[in-house]
Amino acid sequence: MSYVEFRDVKKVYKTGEVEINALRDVDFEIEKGEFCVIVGASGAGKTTILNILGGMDTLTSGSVKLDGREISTLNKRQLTAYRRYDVGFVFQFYNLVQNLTALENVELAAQICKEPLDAATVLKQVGLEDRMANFPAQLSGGEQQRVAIARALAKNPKLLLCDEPTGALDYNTGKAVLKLLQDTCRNTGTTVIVITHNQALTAMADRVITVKSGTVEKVVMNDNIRNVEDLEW
Ligand SMILES: Nc1ncnc2c1ncn2[C@@H]1O[C@H](COP(=O)(O)OP(=O)(O)OP(=O)(O)O)[C@@H](O)[C@H]1O
Repeated sequence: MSYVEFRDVKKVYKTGEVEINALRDVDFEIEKGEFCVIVGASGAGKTTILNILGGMDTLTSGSVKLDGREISTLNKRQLTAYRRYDVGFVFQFYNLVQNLTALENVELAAQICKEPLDAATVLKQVGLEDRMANFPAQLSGGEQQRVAIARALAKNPKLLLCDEPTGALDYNTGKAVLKLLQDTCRNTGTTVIVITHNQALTAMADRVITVKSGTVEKVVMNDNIRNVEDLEW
């Protein structure tokens, strides 16, 4: 049994008479501790996969498991607990609380968890020990994304789900954030899933899942994993 399992997953969005098959028979697995990149063109279904795995959307049919637990049959209350305890999220636009400091943003997330990590320690890990007392508006985009990553990691989640985490950052800052995610995966054993349209990022992943038109086109295990610093795009 794998850590993450998608089996025959279908997702149909209905808007009035129109049906959109966002996912059609999606099958893949991800092992614990892996750095996984899900790549594909716009509209391929990446966000839909991430939203289902993150308990933010439901599936039409099929099975999704995390650490042996079936997600698709959870009710609303169970899904809230799942999102709260099991999954850490990193989005393109950080989503920090503007009137709380970096430290308070991380503490806030830690407060709703069962076994949180110490907020200051995690902020130190992401290189922000000197900026803990700053408000988001006083931080650069890259620093704000580091706070968002610290906030997700402080929950001590089973999975770190990242939706285009460098989408709003310049080239070098984006690279630094990706390095942080790669280092976090290696050093703490956290399972990290990054969705992106940037094909170049596949070289840094243990596992690459290519999605096309709502299906998995291919899954490739990388035997020549590159450091982010060595990638160019
Ligand atoms: N809430 C929704 N209602 C209707 N259709 C939706 C909804 N969410 C997504 N879709 C459709 O499902 C398909 C897959 O969308 P999804 O957002 O998963 O793609 P994506 O690969 O993440 O694209 P992008 O890289 O542009 O974010 C698209 O055709 C999209 O229009």
